[in-house]
Amino acid sequence: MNNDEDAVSGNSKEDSKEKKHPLLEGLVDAQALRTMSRSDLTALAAEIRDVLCNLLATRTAHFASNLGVIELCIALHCEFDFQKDHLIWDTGHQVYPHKLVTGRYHEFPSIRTRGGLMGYPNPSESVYDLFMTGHAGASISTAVGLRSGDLLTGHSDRRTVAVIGDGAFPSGMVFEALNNAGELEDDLTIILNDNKMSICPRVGAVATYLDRLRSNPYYTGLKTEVVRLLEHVPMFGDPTERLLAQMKEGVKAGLLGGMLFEELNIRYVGPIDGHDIPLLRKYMAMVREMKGPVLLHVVTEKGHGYKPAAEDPVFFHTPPAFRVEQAEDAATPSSGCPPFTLHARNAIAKKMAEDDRVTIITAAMCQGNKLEPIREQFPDRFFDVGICESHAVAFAAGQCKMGLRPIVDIYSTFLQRSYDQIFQEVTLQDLPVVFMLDRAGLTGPDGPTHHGLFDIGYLRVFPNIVIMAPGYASEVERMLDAALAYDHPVAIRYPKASALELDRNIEPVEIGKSERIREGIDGTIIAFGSMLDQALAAAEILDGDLDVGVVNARFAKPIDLDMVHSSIEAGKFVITVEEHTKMGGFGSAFVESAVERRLDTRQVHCLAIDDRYIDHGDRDELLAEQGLGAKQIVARCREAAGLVASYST
Ligand SMILES: Cc1ncc(C[n+]2csc(CCOP(=O)(O)OP(=O)(O)O)c2C)c(N)n1
Ligand SMILES: CC(=O)[C@@H](O)[C@H](O)COP(=O)(O)O
Ligand SMILES: [Mg+2]
Repeated sequence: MNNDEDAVSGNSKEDSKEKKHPLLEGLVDAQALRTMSRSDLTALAAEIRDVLCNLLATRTAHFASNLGVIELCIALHCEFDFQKDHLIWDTGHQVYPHKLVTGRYHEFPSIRTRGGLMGYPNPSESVYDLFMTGHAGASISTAVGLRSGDLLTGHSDRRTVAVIGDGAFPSGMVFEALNNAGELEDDLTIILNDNKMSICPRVGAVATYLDRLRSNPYYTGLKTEVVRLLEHVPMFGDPTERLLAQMKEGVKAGLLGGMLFEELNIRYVGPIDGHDIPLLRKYMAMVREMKGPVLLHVVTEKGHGYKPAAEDPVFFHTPPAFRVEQAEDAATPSSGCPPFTLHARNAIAKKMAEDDRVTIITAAMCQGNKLEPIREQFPDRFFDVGICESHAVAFAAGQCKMGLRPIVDIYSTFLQRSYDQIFQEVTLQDLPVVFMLDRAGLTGPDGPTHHGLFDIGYLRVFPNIVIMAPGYASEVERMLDAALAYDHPVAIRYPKASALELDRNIEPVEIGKSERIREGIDGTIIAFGSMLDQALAAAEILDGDLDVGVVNARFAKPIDLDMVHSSIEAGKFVITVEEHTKMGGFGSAFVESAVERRLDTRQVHCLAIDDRYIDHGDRDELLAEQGLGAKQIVARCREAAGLVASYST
């Protein structure tokens, strides 16, 4: 493939008269790939690249990872029949070519928009998608389970394939799965898609090991020799014999790597060029027939076929749409105010400069959390542990024991991977780990796997932890000050959104104390964190009609009991608002504490996210749909005040 911008077709007038993507347009499923000619498969790869580049003109989407797996995806669908066989793409962000060749070309322009295709595998879209995923590291476990299920239910003729990236590969779960697979010895194909990248350049000892495998002469200079050797090994002979022949020759020449896998009873084959369709097919046909678990190491280039993406795969992981290329970055919302993430990063940098006990830990989300300047400025206190959230939390606990003040900067949804470490290593020991919980709320186009809607609930149940949420920009730093001055675990949650700029006096944040922002005699809106802007906007809209007070709750745990008392005892309606699922959230904590103190909760209304998984879409759209936009809060206030008939639901 020509690694050049020219690889992406232009839009000439003559082209537009013809079908733009003739091969893709005709695909109802992936069956046709199995009989396509080599030249058609090459043309198909070019069509897929063109579709991906056109998509990027219109919206933010996962880009470089998808460009890098086009040939791999085509070869997989040529050599397996995934209407019958099982295919699991780890994480699932690189599934666009797979969607295109499995009959979703015509819907593809809707991807990542409300009601459109999901940006991840989705079983309700296609039989080719087995699990709805978005979190990294689970593919080999589910594949081992699928194979085991097939064997127990009489489907041993089915093949099972897991494709996993080198960034996801060091996850603890992967090694748990290999441990099990090596013992079970069931047939399983693991494709390791090694592009030397996570979102940022990958880190850790496994990455170094993969580097060693890639620099092996087997892959570099002498690869063709070995390929030639393989040509002489009959394709349909005994696979074990064939592998042994390959290994014998490899070992003789000192060429074979992968001993880590071999020692775990996983056959290792590769590394091979992941952009050469015929070569990929040849190896896939081989590993398909092998007995037991096999790992095929495939080397690809993230961003392949579009030069800017190949040169800067970090930016092109999820770049902003071309038409808004001037925007600061994908996480900067349209209001133009800087996002909470930026305020958090600046506050962290300040604390690290002031106090050399403060460390920062990320689980492969340096770019998303905007931590690059901190990585540069404090290399000794910056720890990217890879996609290993459980480890990140236990590691932080270890640092605490030695007198350090670690900050785990992590997306709310990914912290779910560390649940037991939060329990045992942090809260049970009552260690002062600070969790900066980014993306806590509706994250938008990533959808149900990425919305951070459960953290208050899953953290609140543990003794010792404090949970707070800033309602506006300047609170972020003050909350971090309070957290680091406190000798117990603390979580600070904030969404993927711009931070409201409020001109408030700079008083320190006191643990367990809320802040009244606006007085009002007809009722009170109590906003938790990010909902403060919607609450204030609602109060403004109601002005002249209803005089509504607004409280910035700040704490879900410990909740401000004086605030609970005073708001209820005012005898007017109280509406709690939060960007979190209703069950176990802030409103739930509010009502629990009111009931415990025998307060009358009949005029308390809790606005929160429904008890169901929320689809992908624009955040504002989703907030409105969930009754959390300013207009919907206004309607609930009118209804609570008896100005309009009550909602039927
Ligand atoms: C549990 C979990 N942690 C973090 C992430 C965020 N994340 C998504 S893709 C990615 C990088 C994955 O790298 P790799 O598997 O090598 O895929 P590539 O993008 O290189 O194709 C990360 C860190 C995630 N999806 N799930
Ligand atoms: C696949 C994945 O998990 C990440 O790429 C995620 O989509 C990043 O989300 P943000 O764009 O909010 O950083
Ligand atoms: Mg990778």
